[in-house]
Amino acid sequence: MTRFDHLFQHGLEELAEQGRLRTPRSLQPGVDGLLEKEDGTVLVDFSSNDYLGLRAHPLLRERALVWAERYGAGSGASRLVTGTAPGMVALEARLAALKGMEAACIFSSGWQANATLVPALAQLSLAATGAAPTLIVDKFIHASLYHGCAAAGVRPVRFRHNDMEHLESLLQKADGPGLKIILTESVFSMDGDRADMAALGALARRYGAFLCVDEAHATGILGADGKGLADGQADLIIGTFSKALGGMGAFIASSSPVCRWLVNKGSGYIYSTAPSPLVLGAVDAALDLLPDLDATRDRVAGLAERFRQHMRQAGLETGPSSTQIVPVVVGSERTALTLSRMVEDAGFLAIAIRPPTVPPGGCRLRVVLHGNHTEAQVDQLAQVLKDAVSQCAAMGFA
Ligand SMILES: Cc1ncc(COP(=O)(O)O)c(C=O)c1O
Repeated sequence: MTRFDHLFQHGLEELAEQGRLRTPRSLQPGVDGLLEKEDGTVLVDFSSNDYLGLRAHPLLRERALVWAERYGAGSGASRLVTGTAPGMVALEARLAALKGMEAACIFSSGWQANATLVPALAQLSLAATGAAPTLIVDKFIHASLYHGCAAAGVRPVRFRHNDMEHLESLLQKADGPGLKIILTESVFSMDGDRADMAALGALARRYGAFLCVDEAHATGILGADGKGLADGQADLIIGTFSKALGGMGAFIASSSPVCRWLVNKGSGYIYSTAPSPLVLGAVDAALDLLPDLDATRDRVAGLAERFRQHMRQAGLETGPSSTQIVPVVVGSERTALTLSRMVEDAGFLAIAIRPPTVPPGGCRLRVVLHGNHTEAQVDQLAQVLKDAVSQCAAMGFA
């Protein structure tokens, strides 16, 4: 107990009143992507980002143990002290090759990579031009990139989501001496839609802007061999191990000078212990598997389209989704939470996503398709959801 608990209690009560209180709960991962609740009930996971079902793959588990045997369970220090094992250097070269870049640096999480990247780029702008950069960002970029902007002390200029005309008009107006930097994603995590990479690349080249693309939700699952969508267009790519690659951590791939700058100026690289060899071993195994997973990637795409069709036929809103992430947008917190609970009662985990993760009024069930789902499971979820929506409508929910 602290002397300040009443203040925290009050804040929590306010969140609960708004339907925005969040509480982690224990779920035991089982076979084929199933999850077991504490009461023993089993749920089909339609929420995690384990798109290829790799997190429990035997090869990843085995390689994790091999790397732990070889390098230890922890890294012992920051990369620049004693945290850079030979396997990690080789892994960085493999990641750079995956993204068609010269070099890569590994971070402990995607959040950390993004929060580190933006201040490091801002320092480069200051060093090179004497002025802060103009950060031009898609309105829907991940919270960690916004955090990076705040840590850099630069207020970003936002373009309307995926609106290339708006981006161009902002690039035209950006006439300060600092670097122009575009921050966006190739696949957006809450809508499952894609950016127009060719258009972004062309604009970045035309206006001399440095294009950074977060490929957290494309790496491993989209593009040839799972290399993502930013191929050849971006100056810098962020990829995560935490989604399709079944592990945790992240990397930034770019040219050698850019990566060397991050090694020297990236706060989350310099002042944080290097990621665990265990996890990096698993990632190394995932990279071995990626080229042979075309059939799984096609299956996931097919299942996602099947689910979207079900939703469209029922008149439900899936927005611009064209990937393995399919939002079912329902509006209010109350509706999203009720639907999620009803779906869970029928054996499916489809978590309600609420503000601030999505804009007010845009609450949704974020349905995520995986390689280990069956068509029957997708059809069942769709039916359960349609029935639940009808029941909510009958109860007069907005
Ligand atoms: C687009 C995007 N970037 C970065 C991250 C953060 O990655 P991590 O979970 O590895 O911290 C996420 C995670 O949800 C994300 O959706």
